[in-house]
Amino acid sequence: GKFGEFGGQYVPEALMPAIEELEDAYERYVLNNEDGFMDEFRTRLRDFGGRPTPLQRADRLSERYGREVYLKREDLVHGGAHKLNNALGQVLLAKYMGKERIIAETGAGQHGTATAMACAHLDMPCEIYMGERDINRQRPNVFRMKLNGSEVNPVTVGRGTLKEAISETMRDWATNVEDTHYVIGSVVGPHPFPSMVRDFQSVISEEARTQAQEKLGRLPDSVLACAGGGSNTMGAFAEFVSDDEVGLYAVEAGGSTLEVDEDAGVAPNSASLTTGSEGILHGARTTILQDHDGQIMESHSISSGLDYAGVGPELAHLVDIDRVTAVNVGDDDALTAFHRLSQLEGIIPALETAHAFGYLEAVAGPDATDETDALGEFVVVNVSGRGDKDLESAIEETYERDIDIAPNM
Ligand SMILES: C[C@@H](c1c[nH]c2ccccc12)[C@H](N)C(=O)O
Repeated sequence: GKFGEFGGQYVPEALMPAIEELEDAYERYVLNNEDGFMDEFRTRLRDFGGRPTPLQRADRLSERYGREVYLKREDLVHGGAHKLNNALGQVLLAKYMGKERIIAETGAGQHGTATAMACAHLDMPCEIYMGERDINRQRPNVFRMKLNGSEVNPVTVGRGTLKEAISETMRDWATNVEDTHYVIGSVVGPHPFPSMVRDFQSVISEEARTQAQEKLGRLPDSVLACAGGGSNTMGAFAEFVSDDEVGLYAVEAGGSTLEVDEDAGVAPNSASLTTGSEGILHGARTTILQDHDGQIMESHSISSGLDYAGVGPELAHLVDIDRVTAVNVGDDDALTAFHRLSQLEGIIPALETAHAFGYLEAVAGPDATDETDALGEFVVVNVSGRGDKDLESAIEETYERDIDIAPNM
């Protein structure tokens, strides 16, 4: 369960029985397809989730950037984001394990929503832990979770955000592991969570790799994906990691600035791969935004889905060995990219997703600021989610900042 010096199982003794039971189930059902688990997972991903998603040529972006730009449309997965790939896999696994109750954490509400949908689909009771502060700023997603029949447990400890929600959910899991499975929301946490979530999300790059060869007769020169916890990132990269000729770019949230004042306790970004340092978070050794006393700093991003002070240990490892290039895009450029994709391609991306398009513009756009144009002739961008959930906040932010917008807005 190690990725170089990253990963591992840094958990309290009380959690080890749950971890060991899950490790056994992961190996039997996910790695060895015992009882046809992976066959049922793929069938339900197709019939309920709507897979495979298209690898679509972005004609106007291809013209703008003078190269072949293709979009992997995870925004078309049921629920509007790649999140269902992982939630469906883990809830189905819980059924195969004989569990009767599902718990999960959420911050932005996307993972909570995907888990609630999967639980309704598979007839499993579900409780979502969500920070009080996040409940207040993500009301549509709270409504969706309840509509799908899930309970939402407010988390009031600490800052009442994602970090505390994860810790509270792990505490519940340690107490109720007999009948409960914890559906974690990204490639984070103690082994086997990062590997298992990556395996469920790897359907993204599995499809994209085949589709690239069908459409262009070759592998892409580069794959771009935004990176919060890293689940869509690892899903988009997994099947390309062994193809050395394919460049892999993880685009983090640069927030308002990359300058981190360690005494402030609050980082103005969520670029842990770029400005973080090695530490332990939520049971794994990875790179995190921490102050000089090792206290986890509060992160910031205009997009709540990228707003996390850590990152998956496998992604930290791939950056450490230079297999993945960690880059970042600030709030303003992400918001501009949100408008640009909407206007040029008729696709309103999630604010998280917009960060990947902000990087493409920075490197290949007319006023390219980033001179290292190593993206090559054939670029794939992972459209990790759609932007309906962000409309209100994105438009509000647009008017507050000096952002170029559509002529008719
Ligand atoms: C990205 C996703 C998420 C859910 N759980 C996470 C754990 C670690 C990092 C990210 C997440 C998001 N914040 C959400 O709440 O849905």
